[in-house]
Amino acid sequence: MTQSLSHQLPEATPRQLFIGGTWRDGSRGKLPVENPATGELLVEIADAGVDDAVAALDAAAAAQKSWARTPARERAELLRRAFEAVTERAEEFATLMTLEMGKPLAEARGEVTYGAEFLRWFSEETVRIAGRYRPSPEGNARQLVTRRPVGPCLFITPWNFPLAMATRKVAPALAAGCTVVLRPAALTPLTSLLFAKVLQECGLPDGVVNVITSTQHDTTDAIIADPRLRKLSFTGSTGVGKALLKQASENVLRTSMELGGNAPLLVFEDADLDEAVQGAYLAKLRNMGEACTAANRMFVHADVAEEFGRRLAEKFGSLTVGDGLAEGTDIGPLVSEQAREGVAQLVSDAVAEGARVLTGGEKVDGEGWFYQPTVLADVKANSALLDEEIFGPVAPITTFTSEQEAIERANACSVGLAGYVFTRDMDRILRVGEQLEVGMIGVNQGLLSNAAAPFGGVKQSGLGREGSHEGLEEYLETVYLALPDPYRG
Ligand SMILES: NC(=O)c1ccc[n+]([C@@H]2O[C@H](COP(=O)([O-])OP(=O)(O)OC[C@H]3O[C@@H](n4cnc5c(N)ncnc54)[C@H](O)[C@@H]3O)[C@@H](O)[C@H]2O)c1
Ligand SMILES: O=CCCC(=O)O
Repeated sequence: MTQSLSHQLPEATPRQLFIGGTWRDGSRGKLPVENPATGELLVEIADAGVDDAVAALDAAAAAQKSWARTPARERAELLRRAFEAVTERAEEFATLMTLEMGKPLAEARGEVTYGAEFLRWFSEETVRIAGRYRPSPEGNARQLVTRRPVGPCLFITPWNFPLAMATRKVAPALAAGCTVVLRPAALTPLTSLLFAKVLQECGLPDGVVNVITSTQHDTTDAIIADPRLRKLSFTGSTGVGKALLKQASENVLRTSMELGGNAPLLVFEDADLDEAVQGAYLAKLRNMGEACTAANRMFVHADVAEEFGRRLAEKFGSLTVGDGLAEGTDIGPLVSEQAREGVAQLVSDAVAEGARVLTGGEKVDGEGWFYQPTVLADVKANSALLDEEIFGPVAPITTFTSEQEAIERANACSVGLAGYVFTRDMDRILRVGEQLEVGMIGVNQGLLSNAAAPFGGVKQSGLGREGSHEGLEEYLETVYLALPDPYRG
C-alpha cells in the first residue's frame, strides 16, 4: 500500500477526533482509510479508544443544558450557516466522498445538495417546535403540553452516504436542542470530520457535536452503556440494528433505526416502458446499487418482460465504469473487496440456478473493486439474489401475470423500506400503494429521497422516520403540566 493519492485529499480535511470543540489524536493509534478505486491507502487518521469515546460523551453531556436553553432562533441560524457553508464547499465534500467510498463525482455533488438540504430544512423547523394549552374535558383544570430535547444522542452512520446520513441525524438533533456524539463508519470517516470542522467554523458551541472515528465497536458500546446517553440513532444493516436495539434496551434509550431494504420494483403491462427503464436504472444504479432504497427485485409483467429486460440491458451496457474522479464515469467501484466478492457470489449462484445474463455479470479486471452493471432475467423465485440485499449494480428480473401476484411476491420479504411502481392506471397506483408493505413508494419514478419527506421503513427496515417534520419528533420528549382551574377561587 502507498500514500500516493493523499495529495488529492482536500487540504482542510481533519485527521483527528473532534471532542469538546478541540481536535486531538486517538488513544488507540491510527485508522487507515483506503480508496476503493485503487485499493490504496488514502490517509491514516486518529483511531479512538474507549477513553476518547467517554470523553466525547462527557463533552456532549456537559453542553446539553446550555444548548437546550439556547434560543431556537440561534439554533436555527447556526444550521442555516452550516447549510450555506456546506453548499459553498460542495466541491471539497464531493471530492472527499468520491475518494473514500468511490461514488462518481457527479453523484457525490448530488449527495452534497441532498445532505445540505437537511441543514436548511431543519433550520426552518427549529423555530416551529410548539406545545399546547387547553382546558381539560371536564372543564375543571388546565393542561400545558410542552416539548423538550431528548438529551445527549449517539449517532452511528454507514459508509454509503457519508454526508447525508450524518446531516439527516445531526440537523434535527441540533434543531431540537440535543447534543451529539457522531461515530461515522470506519470506511468513510473523513466526510464527518470535515462536516464537524465546518460546524465549528459556523460557531458551534464546544461539545454540542463531537466526532469519534474508530476501528472498534467497544467505543460505542461504552457510550450506549452510560446512563447519561438518552438516544441512539443508527443507520445500517438490520443485523447490526437488532444487536444495538438489545444494547439500547439496558437503559431504555429512545432509538431510531434506519435499517436494510430490499426494494421491489413493479412494472405493469400498461407502463410507459421508457419511464420504467429510466426509473429502474435510477432506482438500481444510484450509488452503484449501494443504497438502502435500491431496487433489488424487479417484478415485470410477463407481456413486457422481454422488452423491458432488453432495454434495461442496453442502458446498463452503455455505462462507463471507472474511477469516480475521472471525467465521464457513470459507475464507480464498490466500497471494498469483500463487498465485491459478496455481489459476485450472489450473481454466480443465481446464474448456476438458471438465471440468464442480459449484460455484465463479471468483476472488472485490474485495480479497485469494480463490478460490471448487470441485468439478469429468469431469476428463480427462491434465489438468494432476491432474498438478500445485493448492495451492488445488479438488476434481477422476474415475471408475474396478475396484480395480486405481484403484490404478494413483493411483500414476501422480512424488510420493507422502499418500493417502486410503474403503471399508467391511477386506481392501480392507489391499490398497490395501499398494499405494498414498505415505508416509501416511488410512482413512475426511481428516486424518492427528499429532506422534506419522511424517510424510513416498516417491518425489519427499522423504527422511526428521518427528514420531514417526523424527523424532528424523534428528538423531542413530550412533557405535560397539570394545572388547577384558574377560576377555582
Ligand atoms: N434505512 C436507511 O436509511 C439506510 C441508509 C443507509 C444504509 N442503510 C443500510 O446499511 C447497510 C449498509 O451499510 P453498512 O455496511 O455500513 O452497515 P453496517 O450495519 O455493517 O454498519 C453500519 C455502521 O454500524 C457500525 N457497526 C457495525 N457493527 C457495529 C456494532 N456491533 N456496534 C456498533 N457499531 C457497529 C459500522 O462501523 C458502521 O458505522 C445496508 O443494509 C443498508 O440498507 C440503511
Ligand atoms: O442508503 C440509503 C439512504 C439513501 C437515501 O437517503 O436516499
